[in-house]
Amino acid sequence: MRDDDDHARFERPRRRTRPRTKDRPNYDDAAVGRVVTVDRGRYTVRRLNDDGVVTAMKSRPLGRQGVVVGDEVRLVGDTTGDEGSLARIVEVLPRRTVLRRTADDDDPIERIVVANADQLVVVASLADPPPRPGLIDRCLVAAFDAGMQPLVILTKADIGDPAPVLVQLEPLDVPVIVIERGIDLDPVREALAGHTSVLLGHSGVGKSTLVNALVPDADRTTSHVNAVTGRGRQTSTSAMVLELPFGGRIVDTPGFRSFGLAHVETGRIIASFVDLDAVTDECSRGCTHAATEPECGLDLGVADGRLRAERVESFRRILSSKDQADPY
Ligand SMILES: Nc1nc2c(ncn2[C@@H]2O[C@H](COP(=O)(O)OP(=O)(O)OP(=O)(O)O)[C@@H](O)[C@H]2O)c(=O)[nH]1
Ligand SMILES: [Zn+2]
Repeated sequence: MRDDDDHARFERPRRRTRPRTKDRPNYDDAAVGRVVTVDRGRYTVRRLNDDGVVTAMKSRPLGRQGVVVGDEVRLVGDTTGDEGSLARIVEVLPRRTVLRRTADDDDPIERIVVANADQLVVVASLADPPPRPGLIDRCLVAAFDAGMQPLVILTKADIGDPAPVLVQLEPLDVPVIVIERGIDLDPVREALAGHTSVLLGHSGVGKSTLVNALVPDADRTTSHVNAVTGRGRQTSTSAMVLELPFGGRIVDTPGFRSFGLAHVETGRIIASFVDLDAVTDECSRGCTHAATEPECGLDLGVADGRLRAERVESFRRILSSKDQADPY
């Protein structure tokens, strides 16, 4: 429900039950779809009721409101999806989650990359290229900040040893799946089924190999969508939603050149660590929970055995990763 609908209901005098059709059109009957990808002002939207694919543009009433991949939107106009048809997006439904990034850590402008995803999957390879622990940490911070469930997929186990990365991630209690090309991917399918998962990973880690194994017609979908939007086979720089044949969907992202975390708030990260959060009422006021804090509840928790030292250390490591410029 829209915020302003709520206000309208509270502020409107009781006797007036008539809908405010004069004030503004009512789009409640308009088709609802999910934004699959965006390319230079053209939105590819999949209708929720019948999976039909529609090309649309933003309508004027939306003003400067942004529309991002994963958004659920109301459509009017030509929603047939026929060749050459163009629908208009007239409303963005409330977002359940937003994944944000800033271009750099000191860039004040944050952008929303994807809306409505509930899981963030960090794809990292164990060799060729070697894993960059700081980068995994930073992706986890983005997940916790967004209130998304994290999952790490380590690829290329045939040429790299997962042990060091597993040791590093274990205290964080983040699920990890180790794979290699040709292996049974059922554990991955199980973790993804029913979720909307954003896949993050830099170039060369095997993300395309994984996506193609999970979505056998991923390449075809991508080129089909590009054909519908008239952009040919050119690779889109936008994220793209792919429906999974076993339920749920993944949002494949292009390799971002940077994934700045300037917008991240410590409070939102620690909220994902229920056990750590529980002891922070013992912190001094304004505590950042860093190792340098003189009176942090986390240290008290370790001292009296309520918390595992490794867990607090790992939490502090990911917390500080947001201030370490590890280019992504
Ligand atoms: N040894 C090994 N190589 C793999 C595995 N998975 C993928 N590769 C290779 O790693 C390289 C990169 O794989 P991609 O799937 O293209 O990786 P990507 O992350 O999509 O990279 P971009 O396409 O650059 O974004 C390719 O040469 C793959 O053949 C694996 O499990 N083991
Ligand atoms: Zn503290």
